[in-house]
Amino acid sequence: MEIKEEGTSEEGQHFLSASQANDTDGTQFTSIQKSANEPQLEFTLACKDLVAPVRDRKLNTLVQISVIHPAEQSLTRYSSTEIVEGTRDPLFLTGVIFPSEYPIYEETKIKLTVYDVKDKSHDTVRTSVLSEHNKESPSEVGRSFLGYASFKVGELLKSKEQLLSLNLRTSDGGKVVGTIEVTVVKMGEIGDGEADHITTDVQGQKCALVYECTAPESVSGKDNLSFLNAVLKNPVCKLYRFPTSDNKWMQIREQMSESILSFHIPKELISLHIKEDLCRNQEIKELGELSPHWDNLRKNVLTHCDQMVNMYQDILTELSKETGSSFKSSSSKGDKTLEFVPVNLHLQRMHVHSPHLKDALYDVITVGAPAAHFQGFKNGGLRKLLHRFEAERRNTGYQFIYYSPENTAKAKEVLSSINQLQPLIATHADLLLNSASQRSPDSLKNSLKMLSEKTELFVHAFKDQLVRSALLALYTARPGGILKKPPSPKSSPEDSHSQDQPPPMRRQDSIPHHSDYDEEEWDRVWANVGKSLNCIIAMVDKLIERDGSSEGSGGDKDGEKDPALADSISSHPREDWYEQLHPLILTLKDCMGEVVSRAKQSMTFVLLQELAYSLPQCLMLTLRRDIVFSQALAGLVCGFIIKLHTSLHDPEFLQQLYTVGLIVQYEGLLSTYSDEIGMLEDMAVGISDLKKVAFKIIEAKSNDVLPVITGRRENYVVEVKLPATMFESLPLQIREGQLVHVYPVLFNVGINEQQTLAERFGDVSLQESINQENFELLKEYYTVFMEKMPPDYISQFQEQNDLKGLLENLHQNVQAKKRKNVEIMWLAATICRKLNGIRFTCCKSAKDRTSMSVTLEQCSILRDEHQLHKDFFIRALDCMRREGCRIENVLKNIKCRKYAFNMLQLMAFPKYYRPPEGTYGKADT
Ligand SMILES: O=P(O)(O)O[C@H]1[C@H](O)[C@@H](O)[C@H](OP(=O)(O)O)[C@@H](OP(=O)(O)O)[C@H]1O
Repeated sequence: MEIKEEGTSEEGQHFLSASQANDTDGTQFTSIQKSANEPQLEFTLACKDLVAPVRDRKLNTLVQISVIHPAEQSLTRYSSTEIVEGTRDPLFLTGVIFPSEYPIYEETKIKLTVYDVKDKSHDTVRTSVLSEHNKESPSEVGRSFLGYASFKVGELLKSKEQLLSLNLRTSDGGKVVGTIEVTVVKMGEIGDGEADHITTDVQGQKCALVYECTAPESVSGKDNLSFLNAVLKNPVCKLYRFPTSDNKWMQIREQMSESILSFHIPKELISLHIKEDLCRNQEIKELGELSPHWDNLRKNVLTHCDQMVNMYQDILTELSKETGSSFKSSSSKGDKTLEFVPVNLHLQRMHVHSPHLKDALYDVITVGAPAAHFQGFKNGGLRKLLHRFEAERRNTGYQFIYYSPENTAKAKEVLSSINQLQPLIATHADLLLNSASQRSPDSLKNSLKMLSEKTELFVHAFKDQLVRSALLALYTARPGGILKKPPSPKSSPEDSHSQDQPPPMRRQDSIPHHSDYDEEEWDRVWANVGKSLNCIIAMVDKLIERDGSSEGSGGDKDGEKDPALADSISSHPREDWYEQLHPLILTLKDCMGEVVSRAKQSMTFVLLQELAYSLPQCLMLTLRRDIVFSQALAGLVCGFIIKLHTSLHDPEFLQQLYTVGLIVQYEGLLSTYSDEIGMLEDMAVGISDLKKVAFKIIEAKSNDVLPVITGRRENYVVEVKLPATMFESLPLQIREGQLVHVYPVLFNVGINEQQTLAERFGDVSLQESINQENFELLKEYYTVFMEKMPPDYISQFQEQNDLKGLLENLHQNVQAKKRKNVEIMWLAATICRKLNGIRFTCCKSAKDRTSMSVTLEQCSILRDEHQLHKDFFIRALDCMRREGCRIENVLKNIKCRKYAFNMLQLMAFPKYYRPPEGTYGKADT
C-alpha cells in the first residue's frame, strides 16, 4: 500500500471542497459535517495493557494516525500523538481533529498504529513527503511497531457513547498486543453536570481525571466566524486535553491560519504609493518657472522619482500575479518581488474549554519582524538610517533649505488637506446653491453649516508658519526672486534650537534682499477665504430673515396670505436666492483656488528640498520605510479584523474602540547582534509608523469583504467592512464613521546565542531604549484608558485586574539590567490581554523562536487562567511543540519538521524556550 504524508502545507492543508470531496469518482459518500465552521470530528486516544516485545521493557509509546480515503486505497499519514513514557497504559494528551474543510466521511477508514519509541532524537524528525523507494522512512528510525487497529468513522460516530475499544494486532493480524480506546470529543456539547470519569495512571501517579464540560458557550459567534474565514486560509488544527489542578479535563483546540491579507494589503498600499507619488511628481512639474539652478534640481528629482514609480509599478505587477496567495515562507524573506509581503504571517489561536469556566479564545498574530531583507542590514536598519540621514541633512551646508521631518510631514499633511477639502467645499457650495434654488430655508441652513465647517478646516490647515516661509523660499527660487535673509521654517522645536547655530543655508546668505516680495500678500489671500465665507453667511441670514418675516407677517391667522405681501414676495422671484448667492459662491471658490495654488506650490517646494538633498539615498530610504510599513500594516489589519470579529458581542470592547482605541503589543525576540540589529531597527520604525493608521468600520455592500486603504504616507485610513447585520449592532459613533485609532508598542528581548554575544561583547542599548520608550507609550495608553472608559467599568476592571501593579512590575523589569529578561515579555503580553489589545509575536522568521514563545505563552495562560495541573505544564508544552500547529509551521516554511536550533544554541536559551528532544536539529533554512 502506498503511504503518503499529510499535514504539510503542500498537501494536507489544501483540503478538497465539500462538493469536490462528496463526489469523488462519481461515488457518493456520507457527509458528517455538523456545522460549517466546527471541526467535523475530534477524538482522543488511550491504550491499555500493551505488550512489550521484550519482557520488562518499559514502553515509550506514540500513536500514528493515518487515513484511508474511501475513493482511494492509499494510506495518508495524518498526525501523531505525543510520546508517553514508561507505561503500558498510555493516555495521550494530543488528540485528533479533522477540521471543517477536511474531506472525511462515514466511510473514511482511520488506521491507528502504535509504536514503541527507543530513540526520541529520531522521532518527529520527519521529512514532509516520503520517497517512494524509501519504505523505512526517517520516522521509523528509532521506533518499533507494536500493533495497529483500524475503524470506519461511521462506526465510531454510531457507537454507544461514541467510544470504540479496539484490539491492537500485530502486522500479520494475528496476535492481540493490547487495546486502544477512541473517544469522540464534543467540545462544548456536554451539558452542565454530565461527567465522564476516567481513571488513569499518568507517569506513575494515580489520578482520577474527570471529563466534564460546562454548557456550550459560543466564544465568538458562528456568523462572525464565517465572515472571518473569508480572510483566513488553510487552517491547521490540533486538539489536546490536559488535566486541571482538580483532576478534571480541559480541552484545547489550537488553530493556525494564514491570511490573504498578507498579499492584499501590500497590493493596496503599493497602489496608493504609486498614486501619491504620481500626484507629487505632477505637482513638482507644475511648480512653475524656477531659476536655472532649481530647475536643474527639479529635473534631476523628477528623473529619479519617475524611476521609483516605475519600480513600484513593476513590484505591483509581480505581486498581482500572485492571485490567491496567502503565505510567504521564511525562505522567501529575501525575494525582491515579495519585499512588501510579511514573512510567515499567521493567526495562532487557542480555544480553551475548561470546567466551570466560560470558553475562552487567545489570539496571537505571529509574523516575521517587519524588515527590508532584500536591501540588507549592512548599514543598519531604519531607526539608525533615518537618524543619520536627518543629522547629515541638518548639518550639511549646501544650497538646500533644511526642513525638519516634522516640517516635511506637515507639508504632506497640508497637501493632503488641500486635496481632500477643496473638492468637498466645492460640493457643499454647490449643494448650498441647490438649496437656494429650491428656496428651502432648512436645507439652506444645513448646507451652510456643512460649508462653514469644511471651510473653517480649510482655513485652519494653512494657519502655519511653514506655508508662509515656504512661499518666501519659493519666491527666491523663481527667476529673479532673491532675498537677503534665507527663509527659515520656525515651527519645529528642533529648528528653534538650531537657530542658535550658524544657519546652514550658505548659498542664500549672499543673496541680496528682493524688495518686491510682499510678505503680507499671503495673509490677504488666505484671509479672503474667511471673508467670502462670512459674506455667504450674512447673505443666507438675510435671505432667511426676509423669507421668515415675509411669511410671518404675510399670513393671517388662518394661514391665508395678505394680498399686498403676496405681491411683494412675487416681486422676489424663486431664483432670487440662487442669484443672490451665486456670485458669492464664485468668489469663495476663486479665493480658495488662489490659496490652493499658492499653498500647493509652496508645500511642493518643501518636498522638493527633501528629495533634492541626497538623491537617490532619500528615495531608497522611503522605499525601505514603505516596505517595512507594508509588512507591519498587513499584520495589523489582520489582527484588527480578527479582534473585531471575535469581540463584536462585547459592548465594552466596542466602546473602547471609539473612545480610547486599541493597544497593539508586539513581542520581539530579535537579538541585538549582527544583522538582527538592523532588523530590530527596521521593526521599531515600522511598528511606530502604525500610529499613522486609523480604522473605519463600514457596512459591506457586496461580497467583497476585503479592507480598503485610503490616504497617503502620513495618514492612512483602513476601511474594514462588516455585513449589514453585524454593522447594525455597532454603537452609533462607529456606524457614523468615527475613526478607531491604534497604539502600537514594542518590547524586545533577545533570547538566543547571538544575544549572549551581544550581552557579553556587544551592546544591548538598542533593546533597552526601545523597551523604555515603549513602556512610556504603554503607560500613556493606560492613562487614557482609565480616563475615558466609563467609571462603572473602570471600578470593576480595577477590581479584577491589578494593571497598576503589572505596569509597575514591567517598569522595574525594563529598568533592571538583567540578561534575557523574558519576564518583560510575559508582563507586556499580560497587560495587553487585560487591556483587550491585539497581540503579536515576532522573530526573524516567526518560525522557531516565535514557536517557542507562543507555545510557552499558551501553556502559561492555561496554568494561570485555566488551572492546568502543575505537573503537566512541561508535558503540555512539549505536546504543543512536538505535535502542535507550530511544528506544522516549520514544516510549511522549510519542508522539514525540525526547529532550526542546535544543542549549543539551545543552551543559550532561557529554560522554557527549549523544545523537546527530537524536534530540533540542523535544518536547511
Ligand atoms: O541558521 P541557523 O544557524 O540554523 O539559525 C537559525 C536560528 O536558530 C533560528 O532561530 C532562526 O529562525 P527564527 O527567526 O524563526 O527563530 C533561523 O532563521 P531562518 O529560518 O530565517 O534561517 C536561523 O537563523
